[in-house]
Amino acid sequence: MVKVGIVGGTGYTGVELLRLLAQHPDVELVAITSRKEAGMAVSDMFPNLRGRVGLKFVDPVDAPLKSCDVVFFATPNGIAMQQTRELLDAGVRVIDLAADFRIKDVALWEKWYGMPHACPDLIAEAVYGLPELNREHIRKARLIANPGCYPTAAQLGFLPLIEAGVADLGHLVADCKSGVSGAGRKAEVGALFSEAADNFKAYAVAGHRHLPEISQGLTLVAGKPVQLTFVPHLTPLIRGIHATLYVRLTAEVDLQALYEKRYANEYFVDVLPAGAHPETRSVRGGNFCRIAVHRPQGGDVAVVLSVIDNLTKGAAGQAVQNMNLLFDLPENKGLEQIPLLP
Ligand SMILES: NC(=O)C1=CN([C@@H]2O[C@H](COP(=O)(O)OP(=O)(O)OC[C@H]3O[C@@H](n4cnc5c(N)ncnc54)[C@H](OP(=O)(O)O)[C@@H]3O)[C@@H](O)[C@H]2O)C=CC1
Ligand SMILES: CC(=O)N[C@@H](CCC(=O)OP(=O)(O)O)C(=O)O
Repeated sequence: MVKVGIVGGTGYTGVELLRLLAQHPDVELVAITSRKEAGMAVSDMFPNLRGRVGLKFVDPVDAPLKSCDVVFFATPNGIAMQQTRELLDAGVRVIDLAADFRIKDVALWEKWYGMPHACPDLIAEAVYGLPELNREHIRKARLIANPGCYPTAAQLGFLPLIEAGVADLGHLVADCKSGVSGAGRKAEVGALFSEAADNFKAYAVAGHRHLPEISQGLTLVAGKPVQLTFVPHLTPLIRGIHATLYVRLTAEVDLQALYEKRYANEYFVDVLPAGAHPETRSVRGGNFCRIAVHRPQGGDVAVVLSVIDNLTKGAAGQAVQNMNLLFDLPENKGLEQIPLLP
């Protein structure tokens, strides 16, 4: 059994990790932390876990994290980097759902995240946990930087065209929409029902911290810099990301065949039939990315539609997928839930 600890068990990605790990046949949950709720039974806070998780929340200071095989950080940015070295030194593997280890350029990370990095040397060691791109490196890693939600949807959508060398790298556009759970469980005016319901808006058009993350991933694949315009939007959904990606083609290509071939052996990426329009509800609660490719009026612009559940493939599900790779388990173990529809 893989002994698992979770730091930050009361947030939305924390409870999603619990839902998935409680059903995982090879996992033993050892410690789940919360500073505010220490002492409370996990199933008192999350009744969906009654009968499945018998632990109480413990304060991170008291949690037996060093006796775990792997610790997930489902905490705000800047927390995992303070504790990772100690855990790695104790032989514990670390999967950070936040962004502490995602950006290789330390100065760039510090600029976007507005704080000094506590352990820049570990950024170099960390492996970016997008299995469809990086599987073999993930298997050998001690420290995984789990990708952001928008970056997962966007990169999986862009990858085939960039790998094939048929994208105009100077004009990539990612027009993305997220459900409100993407903002986390903390109290925030913008996430109130009366603010977010029956409303739709763009935000962070001038620059969002996922821009450097997506650009870094695509630049690595392309072997040269890319110019990306990324605009996130808040939609009145609870879960879900819908990324609409625009790519000017530089060569003739059969889009459908390209995407079907690229993802033929990827359990979690589903290329829909030609002409389809993926829906966020078709991935709700499942660790899947569903993609459809279009070429409106046969022109030279490819439109790629990519949907994920921000809490599952966009966070906790992908983190469990990475855990499976770290411990030589089948990649889809514990992750075969059929998405909830309607
Ligand atoms: N929501 C989403 O769709 C996605 C989120 N992420 C990332 O995952 C991380 C968690 O997100 P989410 O679950 O939404 O966040 P939440 O705000 O919902 O939860 C944060 C959790 O972290 C704990 N926490 C906060 N501060 C500390 C601290 N200093 N030390 C230890 N624990 C702390 C909180 O519990 P307590 O305060 O009681 O200790 C809580 O359990 C974030 O970095 C987020 O950016 C990534 C992809 C998608
Ligand atoms: C709707 C919403 O607010 N989404 C969040 C992004 C999700 C997230 O948690 O960001 P990381 O993946 O970097 O951890 C935002 O735009 O800040």
